[in-house]
Amino acid sequence: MSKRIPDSELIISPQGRVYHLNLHPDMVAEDIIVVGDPERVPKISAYFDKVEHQVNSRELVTHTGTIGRKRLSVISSGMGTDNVELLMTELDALVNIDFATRTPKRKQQSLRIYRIGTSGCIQPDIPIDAFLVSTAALGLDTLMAFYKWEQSEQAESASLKVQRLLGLPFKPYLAEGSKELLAKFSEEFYQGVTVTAPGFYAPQGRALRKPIAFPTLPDDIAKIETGYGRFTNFEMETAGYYAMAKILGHQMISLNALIANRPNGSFSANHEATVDRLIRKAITTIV
Ligand SMILES: O=P(O)(O)O[C@H]1O[C@H](CO)[C@@H](O)[C@H]1O
Ligand SMILES: O=c1cc[nH]c(=O)[nH]1
Repeated sequence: MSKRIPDSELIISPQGRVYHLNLHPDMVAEDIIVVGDPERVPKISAYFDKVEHQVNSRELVTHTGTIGRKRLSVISSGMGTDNVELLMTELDALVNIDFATRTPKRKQQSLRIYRIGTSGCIQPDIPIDAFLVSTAALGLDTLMAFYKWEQSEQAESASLKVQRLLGLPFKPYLAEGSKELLAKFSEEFYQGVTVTAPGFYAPQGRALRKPIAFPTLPDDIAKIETGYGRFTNFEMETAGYYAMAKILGHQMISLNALIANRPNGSFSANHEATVDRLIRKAITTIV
């Protein structure tokens, strides 16, 4: 018998809901769309035939419902991999821990999780408003240093190469998306390795008023070859999702609407329309 997880480590409300998501195990589907922006959640559930549950908890907004016979949840994380860590851990707890005994279930469930998010492209030849599916992601944040997690030899050598060529004072991490889910998103999507940054400005090489440590970061990283394919875009969650999904045994894929092109200095004329197109494309593929 596994040890009971203490009340302080897995926090469950008297109503049987997990702490941050404020969800009960019955409230999540096996197919889950994750987004950064809480206001994107109702825009996605507007395409559902029926919405069963709507829960707001800080930036974590969840709508669960159905399209035809397919049950789907859409959940917002807010920005950054720190939010991704608690979202993925609590989602996993909802399906893989028995809340009554506070012990892991004998049979583990694997969720299918799809990120729909915006992103800035670092390759000049990829057009603005294009879609890109992340084959893998490089994390410039420290999240994975807190897990006992071994990268593959290839990922380790790619991380070390990026660290050396950019002169970073820390080693990034690299994790791949689900090959099974990637195969579903081949049409209409560019493919590339996504760079996940712990911020929108300096960590993505943007300088407004003050000098930054890596001002040529987008160009420098766009030129690095690691054997995983070229680095194509910056955003703030994918590497955390991919690494957490790998550790917890879930399938994960990240779909990006490329609303900025950094080398060209351009920004989408209608980013909301691009995101809506990506939502419709993703839903059609998932359902
Ligand atoms: O459009 P979302 O999903 O929020 O994703 C991207 O946009 C935010 C930054 O503007 C970050 O969260 C980044 O990952
Ligand atoms: O450039 C961009 C655009 C969207 N999201 C990001 O994190 N970076």
